[in-house]
This record gives sequence, structure tokens and C-alpha cells, in this order.
Amino acid sequence: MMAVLKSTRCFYQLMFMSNFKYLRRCTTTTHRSTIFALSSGLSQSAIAVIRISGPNSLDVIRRMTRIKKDNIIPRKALLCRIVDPKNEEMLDNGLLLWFPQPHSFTGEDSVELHVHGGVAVVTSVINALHKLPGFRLAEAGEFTKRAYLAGKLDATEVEGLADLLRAETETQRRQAIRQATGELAGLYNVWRTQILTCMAHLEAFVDFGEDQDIGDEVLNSLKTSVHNLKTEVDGHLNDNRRGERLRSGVKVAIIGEPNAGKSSLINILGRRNVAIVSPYAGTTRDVLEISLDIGGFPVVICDTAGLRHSVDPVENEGLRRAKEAAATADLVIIVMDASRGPESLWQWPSKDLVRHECERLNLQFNPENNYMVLLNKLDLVSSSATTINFRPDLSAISCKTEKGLAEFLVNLEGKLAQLCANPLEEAPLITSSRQRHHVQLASQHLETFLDIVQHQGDLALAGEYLRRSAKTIRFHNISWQDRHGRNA
Ligand SMILES: Nc1nc2c(ncn2[C@@H]2O[C@H](COP(=O)(O)OP(=O)(O)OP(=O)(O)O)[C@@H](O)[C@H]2O)c(=O)[nH]1
Ligand SMILES: [K+]
Ligand SMILES: [Mg+2]
Repeated sequence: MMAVLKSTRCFYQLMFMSNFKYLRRCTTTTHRSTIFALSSGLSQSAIAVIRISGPNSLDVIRRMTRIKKDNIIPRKALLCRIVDPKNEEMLDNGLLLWFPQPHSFTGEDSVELHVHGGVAVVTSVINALHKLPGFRLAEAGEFTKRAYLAGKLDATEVEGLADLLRAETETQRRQAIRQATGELAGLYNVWRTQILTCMAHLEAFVDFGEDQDIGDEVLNSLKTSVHNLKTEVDGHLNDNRRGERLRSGVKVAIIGEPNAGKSSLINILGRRNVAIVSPYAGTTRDVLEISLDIGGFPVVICDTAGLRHSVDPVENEGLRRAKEAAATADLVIIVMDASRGPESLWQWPSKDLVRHECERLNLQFNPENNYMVLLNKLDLVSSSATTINFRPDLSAISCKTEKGLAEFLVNLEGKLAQLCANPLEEAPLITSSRQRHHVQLASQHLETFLDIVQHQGDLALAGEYLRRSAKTIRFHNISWQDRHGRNA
């Protein structure tokens, strides 16, 4: 009983640190019940999948079908009549799949019923399952929770699975499927194994260093190994948050003077009338956000109030919000009215042009930030006067005629590709602040180890930091039971 209480508490601690809202909703259920849920969508469909997991799963086959015991083949679809266990009324003709433990998603005995996706069919099967002793409806996220508790998935894989369900763009899907299938877990596992090897060597050096002729070279090679590993871990941390950005969306702020065409731009990008466009300067007051898929990258793009001096308190609040949006954005698009010139300005190096425009708009320029300049109203610039020096961070368009839009989108996608991970080519990246926190901690422990060894300190103490580092990385890839020493 105490173990169950402890396990529940620790599970909650883990969930508190992570972001799985749906998992957090799981309550203190024991593992004895057999759970079931509709796993496909709620609306009417050709086929609906009902998933069952738990010790009594076999009862579904015994009491709701006429399949003979000898005919049940694991993981093979069987066409069968599905009946009510109480009155044997036929409910549907469907497919049944049997996954005996431990070879199932949850690690428990599991059954899948593929029935016709009508609302009444699904309801009748769900009602029938309720009639089986020890069966109950699963809570949100409970199948995944059981898989996690059974050590089928580690924390990064659970996160990857949640991300996969949430993925809205192609690149997000690619990143999530890699994480869900254990690539990040695998990387951390390799590091943990390396640290454990270093610990073994250190212990050998401490215990037998003098008697068994294990010389200083062991300690030196140990230092080199830990140093190399730390460099690798730090390289992983130094990812410019590209994995996290891909997971949560790149924040893009559209900034500029009133009437530059900021709202016209967001409407073109969103392909709908998100924001009011008018010839009156100061039309947009609040920050307006929309989520878009641009070239497979998830983007949260916001339109803001035109920056100018104002004495109107409401407009000033809008200006404050616009500046805040710019300060927190991953990318700032500065929109300028090209018809206002002077054209000589467009020849300036991009950084100087951005700095100049920021000063003019009374906007804080941050050299660390990512900026793009967009000259709008190209249709009002006489063709003979278009001396624009196009480059990746300076484009020109007409929101009215859409001239230059395709070129601008190419530039924008290029910028997004720099800001986000490329799951097709890169090693798996950190995708959540929780992972980052643990990897950072692991790196710090490695550094402390190196510090102690460098200053000829206590090797037993140094070893303790290796152990801590391994434990921190272990958080990512070990089943919850192992973490608490019960299944280890
Ligand atoms: N000719 C021309 N007019 C444009 C273009 N883009 C926008 N406009 C016009 O410029 C005016 C201002 O456009 P908005 O999109 O409201 O500009 P804004 O930057 O959002 O303005 P505020 O919200 O007031 O800061 C409107 O009358 C638009 O129709 C363009 O490419 N060519
Ligand atoms: K306007
Ligand atoms: Mg506007």
C-alpha cells in the first residue's frame, strides 16, 4: 500500500514538472481494474477503435465474442460478432485484436475492437463493456500512464507521443515521431552508459590504484573522457532552442509605423480577414495573433499597433504591447512603406537599416534578435525607381497586388528553417524546458567532477558528482519503477 502511495506521489511530481496536462488529470487509480476507451475520434466514422487494457481483458473475447480459445492468435485481426455479455444480443460485426502482456502498448493484456463508427454502435459496445466485472472507462491519458509505469515508455517518449498527437505541421510531426520512438532517450542512454563506465574506472583507480599498478594514465584518460562527454552535452544544450521552438511554434511579430500595411500583411499570410485594414493611421490597437503553417514550420504571427508618438492612453497601451511583442518574438518583421522612401535607405546594410528604423520607431534594437525588413506598397513605387537591393532579410511586396509575395515567403521560410530544428537531418534536440533543466544539471555535475580532479581533491567526492550526473540523465530514460528501485 505504501508503495502504491509513494508511486502515485512520485508520478505526480514528475507530471508537475512536465507539461502533460492530460496525464496530470489521471487520479489515484490502482492497476487492478481493466480500462477501456474509444481511441478514435468522437464523430461518426467508418470505423471506430475501442481499446481495452488490464488483467481481465480476455473476458472481452470470452464473453462478448464466440471466438474459440484455440483460434485466438496474438496480434492477428479476427472477424467476429460482438455481443452484449448479459443478454447476448448482437451489437456489431467487427475485428478483434488480442495483445497478450507484455507485448502491448501498456505492457498489460490488451484487446482492440474495430467496430463500425456509428454513434449508437460505439455507445452500445461501451455500455456492454461496462457490464463486465472489474471493467471501467479509462481516465484521460491512462493508457499512456500505464505504459509509462510499466517501463514501456520513458518520460521523453511520453512527451514525444503527446507532441505527436498535437503536431500540426510536417516538421513538428517529424520531430515528435523521432522523440516518441526513443531517439532522445537513446542519446541520453548512451551518455549515461559512458558516465557509468567512467565511474567504474574511477572506483578501480581509488580501490586498487596503488597495489595493482593502475597508474595515473587511468585518471588522465578518465578526465579526457569526461571532458569530451561534457563538450558533447554542452553542444546539445547549445541548440539555440530550435527543438523547443519547433515544438511550440516560432513567434513572429509584425512591427512598423502606422499605415505601413502590417494588418494587410497578416491578412495575406492568414488568407482571411484577421485584422481591420483602413487608411486611418492607428487602426490596430491590440496585439492580434494567428497560428499558421508556413512551409511546414509552425508559426504564431502577431499584428501590432503602428508605432508613433501618442497622447491617447488607450493607444499608448497598444504601443506598449506592440513593443513587448517585439521584445519577446523569435523574429521581428519590420514593415516599411516603400512609397515613402528615401530609396537610398534600401541600399544600406540590413543591420544598419534595422537599427535606423528601430530608432525612428522608438523601438529598442536588440543585436541578438532576428529581424527582417519588408518594404510594402511596391505598387506605388515607379518601376524605374526600384533600386531595391534584395537579400534574405530584405524583401519588397505589394499587399495590394501580391507582387513579391512568393519571394518574401521563400525568405521567411529560410529564416524559419534557421530558427527551427531540422528533424530530417539533425541529431535529436531538446524539445522542452524540463529536458533542458536536467541536461544542464548533468553538465554542471560533470564540470564539478572535473574541477575536483583538476585540483587534486577527494576522488570519492568527485565520483559522487559522476553518480549525480548519471542519475540526472537517468531521469529521462528509465522506467518510473526503476527510478524508485523496485524493479531494478
Ligand atoms: N497601394 C497600396 N496600399 C496598401 C498596400 N498595403 C496596404 N495598403 C493600404 O494602406 C492602408 C493601411 O493599411 P493597414 O494594413 O491598415 O496598415 P497598418 O500598418 O496595419 O496600419 P495601423 O494598424 O494603423 O498601424 C490601407 O488603406 C491599405 O489598403 C499596398 O501594398 N499597396
Ligand atoms: K491603418
Ligand atoms: Mg493595422
